[in-house]
Amino acid sequence: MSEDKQQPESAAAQVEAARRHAELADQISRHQFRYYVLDSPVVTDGEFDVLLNELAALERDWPALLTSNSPSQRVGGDFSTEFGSVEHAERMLSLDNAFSPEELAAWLERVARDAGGRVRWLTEVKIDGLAINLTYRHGKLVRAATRGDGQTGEDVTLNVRTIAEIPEQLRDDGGHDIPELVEVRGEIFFPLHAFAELNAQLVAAGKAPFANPRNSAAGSLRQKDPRITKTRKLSMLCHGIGARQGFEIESQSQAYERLRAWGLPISPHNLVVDTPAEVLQRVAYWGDHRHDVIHDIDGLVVKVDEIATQRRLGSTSRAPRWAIAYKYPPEEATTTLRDIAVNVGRTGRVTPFAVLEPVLVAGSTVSMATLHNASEVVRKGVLIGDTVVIRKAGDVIPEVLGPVADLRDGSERAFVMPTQCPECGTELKPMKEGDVDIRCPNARSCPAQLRERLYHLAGRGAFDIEGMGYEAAAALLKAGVVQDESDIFALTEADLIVAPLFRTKAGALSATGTKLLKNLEIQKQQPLWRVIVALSIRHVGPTAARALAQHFGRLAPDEGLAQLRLAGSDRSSEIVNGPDGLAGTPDDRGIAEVRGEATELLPVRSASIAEARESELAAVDGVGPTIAAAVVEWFGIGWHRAIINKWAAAGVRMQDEVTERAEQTLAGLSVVVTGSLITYSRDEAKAALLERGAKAAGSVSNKTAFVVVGTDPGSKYDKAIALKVPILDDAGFTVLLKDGPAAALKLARIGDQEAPAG
Ligand SMILES: NC(=O)c1ccc[n+]([C@@H]2O[C@H](COP(=O)([O-])OP(=O)(O)OC[C@H]3O[C@@H](n4cnc5c(N)ncnc54)[C@H](O)[C@@H]3O)[C@@H](O)[C@H]2O)c1
Ligand SMILES: [Zn+2]
Repeated sequence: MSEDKQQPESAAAQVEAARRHAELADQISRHQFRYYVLDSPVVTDGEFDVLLNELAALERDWPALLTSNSPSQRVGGDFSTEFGSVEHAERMLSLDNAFSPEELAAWLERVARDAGGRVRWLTEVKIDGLAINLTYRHGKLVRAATRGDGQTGEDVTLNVRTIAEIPEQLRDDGGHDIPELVEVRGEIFFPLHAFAELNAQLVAAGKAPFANPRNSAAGSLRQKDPRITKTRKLSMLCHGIGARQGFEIESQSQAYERLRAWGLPISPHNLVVDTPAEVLQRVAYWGDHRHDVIHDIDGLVVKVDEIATQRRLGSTSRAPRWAIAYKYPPEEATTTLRDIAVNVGRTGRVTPFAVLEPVLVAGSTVSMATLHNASEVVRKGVLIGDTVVIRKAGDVIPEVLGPVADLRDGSERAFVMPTQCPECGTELKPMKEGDVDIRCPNARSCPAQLRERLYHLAGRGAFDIEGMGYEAAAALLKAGVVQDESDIFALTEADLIVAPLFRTKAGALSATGTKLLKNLEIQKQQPLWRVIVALSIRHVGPTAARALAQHFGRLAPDEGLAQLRLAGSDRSSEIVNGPDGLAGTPDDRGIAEVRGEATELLPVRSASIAEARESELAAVDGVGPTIAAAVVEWFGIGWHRAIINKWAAAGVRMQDEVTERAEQTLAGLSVVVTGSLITYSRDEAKAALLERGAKAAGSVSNKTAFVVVGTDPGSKYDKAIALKVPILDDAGFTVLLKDGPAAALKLARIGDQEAPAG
């Protein structure tokens, strides 16, 4: 091992190792005090673990440094004297760690060998909270204590009694199985959604927010006044058993089943697997899904499931030998918040973002993080100059979790949201009263917004125009050759040459410029939904754009939008008398009458999206009221309509091929298919309905127009009878598709009555 290092010539190295060891031990115990006693650490867990690992490495190299009171040999740290102290009936341990799959694989192999037989592995997510020991005597909760140093913890019984998930009395489900004594171990944690809420409340009350959910859980539990704990939304999950009398178990997973039956909370994510390969699969799975649960996960815990084997393997002074925590790479780091700047987005939304001292986290250097909006800055309680905890989770944009308030020196200052657009100087304001976001109202020509819109319009999800990225968009704006996006498809060689980016030294069109002109020409023919995406209508992404394109097939009437007066709510009345804007058909009324309901008149499809009424847009599957309102609002603005006219004049596609469109005979009808049909598969039936404008609904309500019933129908059939929804068989369905609702109605059976002969 380290024989050579202890030779006389390395005496200097030994002295240096001892000095560093003492320094680390001191730092570590100070961090432990802040973490365990004050619930207010100043470094992240990842940063703390680096110190602890360095200490352990020194002890490996210089075994003389390893003493029994080294932090590497102890559980946790000090505990406070604010609470009464409690001896645990059985010691509470920590866990050893593995930081790589190789390390874990080696551990699994060694333990299996030491266990001397086949081992079943219990895998559990590692809940990032604080350990708790619940003592139940004859089923009654008599004491709750923190882990403390493992032997002695703090008495937090009164506080724990305020946590709803923790039963005061174990449920005896009929048997005689409530033991005389059982120590139930688990983790108290703060659900993530409640963490954000709590911090906002603390800031509003003028108090320092918590840096992360784990600290908020510890801080909330360890309140002197249990009434405060009661207001915090703490939760708990069990992950172990301590001392017990009258409770015989063979495996830990089996013990969990018993605890669950008694009413104790058990994680739904525990799983017993048979092989090391499966354990590693679980590690990989939870690595990808660590943000899919309601609490923070900092690792995966692997345990030998069988109690007899656990006992045989025993434990060290600090941790059991039969369990290990696989730790995921830290996603948090602390750094300095240098400034808060604002960005103006495509829709004019002004969003503050954090300018950070660059820091390495989760494998990449982070120097900026989102802050969403001004009230978020206030809610998080961060000040410019603060040390902040940032998190970078997977591919998600880095975020600021909160400040390390204890490191403030008084020089920090609050962020003030600018009142004018940093790019065009226009006064910023909320779009509607009560909006949290403020915007630059200069939508048409604010350079920031226009640049973003051009970039979006040329993006993969829209026209997909190669050669028009940020740089090109900025160059066109700077050269003044586009006033807004309406000019894009009319750009000529003469226009492009004005911008240095598109000009050769000799003053001719550069290769970049040639390419851009060519791509603009080709991409005009993109399908309609892409054109719709390119318009930057609020809330309209690819899904809504496809739904709109599929339903209407056409963006605007052929004659253009110039004459069409489109203004807000007046619009629907105008459109009714528009090109083919009939408000309803006799057939539609027929159905309403037969069904004895005052159904509103069912609309017929308008000729184009621009002409559609808001209610008609909202009724399109995949659109809905918010998007419908945004579409109507968008078309209500003059320069928006000019974009469409100019694009159309430049040859941009305004309609999809219409040949394959079936007549919309079932527009707006909701039809449910249940059981198996003879003439159509389920998917074919659904497609046939959608093609004709109907909605293929999943459940029956009194809005359902027809229920089509095949063989072996389910409960939907009974519901249709109860609600007197017209029921069609195979033949009736064929008629519905071929001849429309009125004809089908004649064949329908309604309620208990027999189907009319026909
Ligand atoms: N930031 C700081 O200043 C600071 C200071 C001290 C400690 N810490 C952090 O605290 C942790 C060390 O504390 P530790 O000794 O509690 O070790 P640990 O958190 O690595 O592992 C042991 C604990 O995991 C918990 N746990 C969660 N889910 C579990 C499950 N399914 N099964 C079993 N146990 C489960 C238990 O409470 C157990 O006590 C490290 O993450 C360290 O970074 C941070
Ligand atoms: Zn602006």
